[in-house]
Amino acid sequence: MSGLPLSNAHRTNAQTEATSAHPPPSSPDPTVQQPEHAAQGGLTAASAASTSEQSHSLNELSTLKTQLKSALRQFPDFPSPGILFEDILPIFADAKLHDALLRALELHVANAYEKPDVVVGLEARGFLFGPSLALRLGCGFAPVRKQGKLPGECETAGYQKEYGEDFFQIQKDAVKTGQKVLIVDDIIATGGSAAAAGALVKKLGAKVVGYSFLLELDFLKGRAKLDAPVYTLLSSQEEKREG
Ligand SMILES: O=P(O)(O)OC[C@H]1O[C@H](OP(=O)(O)OP(=O)(O)O)[C@H](O)[C@@H]1O
Ligand SMILES: Nc1ncnc2[nH]cnc12
Repeated sequence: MSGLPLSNAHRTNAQTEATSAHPPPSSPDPTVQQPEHAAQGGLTAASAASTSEQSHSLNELSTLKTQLKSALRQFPDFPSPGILFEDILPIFADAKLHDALLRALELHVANAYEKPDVVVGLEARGFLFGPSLALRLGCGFAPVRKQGKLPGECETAGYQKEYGEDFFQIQKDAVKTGQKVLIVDDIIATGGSAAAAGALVKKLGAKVVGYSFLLELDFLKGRAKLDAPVYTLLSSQEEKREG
């Protein structure tokens, strides 16, 4: 499935301010670039077509988000007591949902960020869709892995996450000085993992143009640790109840 309006995509001067992904339901989603207002000086045929294309993208994005949200499963007290674990794997068990995830991320990236040169995905769940997203965006992919998994010279950063602490590594030649990098992962909780990945990318002289996540546990305020625009497809964590 495709049809992304790539001609509108990947402006070089996209928004650079951190975005709030959680508007009241009636507000436009501030994480998505809104179409310019038609009343401002009138529309040319080309810009009218582009505005209509963008509105279509926004509607499509909203439908995709609803489908994805309903697929998530929760496991209380995993991997440790007090943690409500969000299981994203059912999305990948269903080809339509898997495609919906990639499409939703692709639509957002195309509308909101500078076109990245490299997508950096975080081990392990960031590997489930990072490479496919990179392919759709026409850019490279590089992994950030847990310590001891990558050969050759690496940069290392320690971090804390919602249920423990760890070390991340990136190979020194994974991204080049001046390259634009989009960091992707399944979930942002405390933001520790994503912030460590951002620090590694910056150590290599590259620029983080944004962070994209499938789900944000917004009560943990992880995005406050990140200093580039943040986009999450889904947010919050209310426990799903049976019946
Ligand atoms: O925002 P934070 O508090 O840092 O938590 C988010 C991170 O925690 C999970 O990874 P985990 O280390 O459990 O690894 P996995 O993907 O290998 O399961 C998740 O995939 C994120 O990477
Ligand atoms: N509550 C949670 N569920 C799944 N993955 C996580 N990573 C950090 N917190 C998590």
